[in-house]
Amino acid sequence: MKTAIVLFNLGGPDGPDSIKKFRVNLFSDKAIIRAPIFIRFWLARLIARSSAKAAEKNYALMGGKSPLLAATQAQADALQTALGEDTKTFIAMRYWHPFALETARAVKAYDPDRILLLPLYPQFSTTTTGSSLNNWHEAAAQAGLIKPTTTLCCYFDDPAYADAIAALVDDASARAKATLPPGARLRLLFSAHGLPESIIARGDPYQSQIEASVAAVMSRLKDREVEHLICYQSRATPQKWISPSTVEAIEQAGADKTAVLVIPIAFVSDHIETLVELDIENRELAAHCGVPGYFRAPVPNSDPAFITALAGLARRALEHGNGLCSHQGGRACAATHKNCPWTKYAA
Ligand SMILES: C=CC1=C(C)c2cc3[nH]c(cc4nc(cc5[nH]c(cc1n2)c(C)c5CCC(=O)O)C(CCC(=O)O)=C4C)c(C)c3C=C
Ligand SMILES: [Fe+2]
Ligand SMILES: [Fe+2]
Repeated sequence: MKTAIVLFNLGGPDGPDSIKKFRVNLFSDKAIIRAPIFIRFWLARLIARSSAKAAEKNYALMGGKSPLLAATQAQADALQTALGEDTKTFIAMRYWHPFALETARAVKAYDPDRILLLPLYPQFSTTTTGSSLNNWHEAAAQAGLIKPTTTLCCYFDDPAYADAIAALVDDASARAKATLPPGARLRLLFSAHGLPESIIARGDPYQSQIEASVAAVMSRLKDREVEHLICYQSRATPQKWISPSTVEAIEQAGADKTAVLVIPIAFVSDHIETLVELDIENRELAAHCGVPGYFRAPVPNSDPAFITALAGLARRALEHGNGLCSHQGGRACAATHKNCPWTKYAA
């Protein structure tokens, strides 16, 4: 049976000329800026313009483009190899190429017997997974792609996913401790992408799924008693965002004279928010605040344990339609998933 697996991520500019267009696409999304269309049209351009210089400078530090598509392609290739011959993986990005419509046409040409939609966001948010899935369904309809489809909406506390992250954190902790003086304090900062408080207030399950991911990872670490904190990075609009921010957590670590290991918990691939914000800007901030040691755990990228976790999720979703948490034909998952976000937002 021929299976198409569509991997979703946010996308990023592929050169200096596309930075502005990519960011206008992002801020024009009604899942990101919740204003009527005619206000959103102007607001998107205003916000994109107001932060354009900083964004251009940050992309320049990565050679003028985002590495996200290359990292996602490597994940797609590794997953295809793990799942075997009858499976072909595809990538659909939300705000830059390959857009959902391009991908839906490619999937149609492949003519699979079934499709699995697999977001590269372990935690569900209306701003990421919800937006990508709604966008996919519109694109599939436009491309005339009608095939049995299963959706994996989130896997924030999947045991194999949590095992993979815990192993990366254990390794990074050991490396950090090896460079610190004996007895020095180390605090784990689980840094997730932030969201405006108003989006959480409207019922977005992202923050509670982040907390569940962190609990699942903590329960698997070699040192379960280590100090840890959840914080939120990458504030991108003037509204009030969920807190504490990663910047505040670093400042606090400076005041407490505690070294930090920053763990990007909502990202599965490297991109501007890990390579520039965490590795350059926040490292400089930590030095400035007198943090006695600043370390960053890797994101999974194509880590074999992470790819094995994705392959297991994909197999279970396709076989039973009730992995954690998957949906067949748009039906809600089995009773295994309380408060399933799919029924509320993405149906
Ligand atoms: C209101 C603005 C934003 C929300 C809400 C948001 C949520 C969100 N984003 C990610 C993951 C990624 N974000 C990326 C880039 C990016 N995100 C925003 C804004 C919001 N994100 C902006 C303006 C940008 C562009 C970068 C910049 O201009 O500074 C990326 C890709 C980055 C790249 O390499 O190009 C990812 C991935 C998550 C997980 C999330 C909410 C849960
Ligand atoms: Fe973002
Ligand atoms: Fe569900």
